[in-house]
Amino acid sequence: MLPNINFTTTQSYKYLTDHYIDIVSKNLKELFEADNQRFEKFSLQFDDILLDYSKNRVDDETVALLIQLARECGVNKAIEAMYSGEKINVTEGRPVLHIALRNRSNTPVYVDGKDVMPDVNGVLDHMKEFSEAIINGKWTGYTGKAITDVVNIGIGGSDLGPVMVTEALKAYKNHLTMHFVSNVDGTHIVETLKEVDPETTLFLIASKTFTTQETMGNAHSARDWFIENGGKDEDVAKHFVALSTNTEGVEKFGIDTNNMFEFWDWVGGRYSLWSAIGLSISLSIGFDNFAELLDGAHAMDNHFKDAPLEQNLPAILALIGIWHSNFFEAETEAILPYDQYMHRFAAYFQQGDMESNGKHVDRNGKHVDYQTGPVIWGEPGTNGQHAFYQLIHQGTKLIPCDFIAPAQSHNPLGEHHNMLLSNFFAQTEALMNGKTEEEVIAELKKAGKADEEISKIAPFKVFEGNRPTNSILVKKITPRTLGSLIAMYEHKIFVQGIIWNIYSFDQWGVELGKQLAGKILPELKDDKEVTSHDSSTNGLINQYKAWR
Ligand SMILES: O=P(O)(O)OC[C@H]1O[C@@H](O)[C@H](O)[C@@H](O)[C@@H]1O
Repeated sequence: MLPNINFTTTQSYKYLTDHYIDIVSKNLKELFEADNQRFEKFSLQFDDILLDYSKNRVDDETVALLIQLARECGVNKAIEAMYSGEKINVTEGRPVLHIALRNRSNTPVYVDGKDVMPDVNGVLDHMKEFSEAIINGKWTGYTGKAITDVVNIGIGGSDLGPVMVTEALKAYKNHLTMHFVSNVDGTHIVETLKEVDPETTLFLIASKTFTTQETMGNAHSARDWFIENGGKDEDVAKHFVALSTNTEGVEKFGIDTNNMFEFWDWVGGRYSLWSAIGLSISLSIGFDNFAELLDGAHAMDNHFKDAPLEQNLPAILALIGIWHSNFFEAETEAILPYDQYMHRFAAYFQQGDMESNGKHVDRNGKHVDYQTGPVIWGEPGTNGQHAFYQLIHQGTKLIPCDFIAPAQSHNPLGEHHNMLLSNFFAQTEALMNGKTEEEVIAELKKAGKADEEISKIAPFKVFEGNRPTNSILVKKITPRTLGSLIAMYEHKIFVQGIIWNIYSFDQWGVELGKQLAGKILPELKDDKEVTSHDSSTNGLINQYKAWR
């Protein structure tokens, strides 16, 4: 059973409310001046990941109270409940066991009394064997040619994870060309099919449910294209495989279940890159690297389960986030990777975080009276600096940011990495220290500006500073480190969901739109005027019909 505690009624929350009044008037600069041990105190290292959370408005007392909050909310019990296979995804009646997919130590993990590890390992063996056959060219297409291109057709969790990881680990890529089709917009599949040859293309139909409209639509169009361009029905088996939990659906589509890579309903879609859904990753970088990714995640899983909360990276990240959301009333969080390969990392955690914790009903079915999941967004540095950092530095909103960077580049070209990292270090320093009016005036004087001009321009050049950041410096973006990083964020989201007393593993909020689209689709088939909706929806549909 998950604990069921309204965190705003705990003792620690009350203390934190008082403590907030004290800390809100403090400046980060002063906090650093007052304590030269801040970095040592408020940073943690796990393997090749260094988390520095000292540039947040926290002191010893804040951290102690936040830890107490986590304890009072039963975070440790909740971790135990997840790891022991309890059905903590209550509204869907399922356990939450993505940790089993990367349980490299193979200790038994039970679902309804049955150890799931033999099945997990069986699918991993199948993925290994299949990936190797495709990569070394032993698996051939219907004309006997080796596969050159892989098209993953999936959406949401069946797309974002594979895209993010294959991009982040591009330095480990082999000769296969990867394509990802997600959008139901015909443009996506049409443009992709222009780039590939039916004789040498493998389609992965990735869908947990095998019912998702977008994926099924794209999969059918891909199969039609394959048949129209020379393939025969009996050739489909060589070019189409399924990654799914739904055997019946896969059979119905016409994919041989021997070419199905299975996973299970205890894997949430947005936590599924570790499952058969990761086949595109294993094809793109080889199974051994995929296994390294799993190893890294497993190492983080063990850390999360065993490390005391004070030294627990996911727990600390979660608590800092709660401090910002529920006390400073910050509404968003930016994820800013200073690594071009990581350019889809923020997009990936938009689903990971927002679909998990974007909930306004608590575990008692009651409307919460506090903020839950933040809006997650971000772009790689330094691009973001030249776009939206203006608002982070001088806007009216508080935007806590996670800055992520590798110490070693996969492409050490001249001074590029030093230039990149100088920006990574400079931004968090600038956000913390800001620039005072006196500093601005002194600078302008030095530049020889007249007093009148100085007094006019100075206010616009002032930076308040005191803006919170976490810095996550890793040695290098390897499969192992990336696995640990992703797992760190997954568990952060878990801890926050526990403290907010919400269910993080369902996603009912995506259903209504699907339901309504299902009703509207038949109305679009003819040219009759539509009157069944409100005047706005009717007006838009009828104009669409007039223009199409
Ligand atoms: O893998 P499936 O079943 O096609 O689902 C894809 C996505 O479908 C969305 O509707 C869900 O909100 C996501 O969680 C999910 O990842």
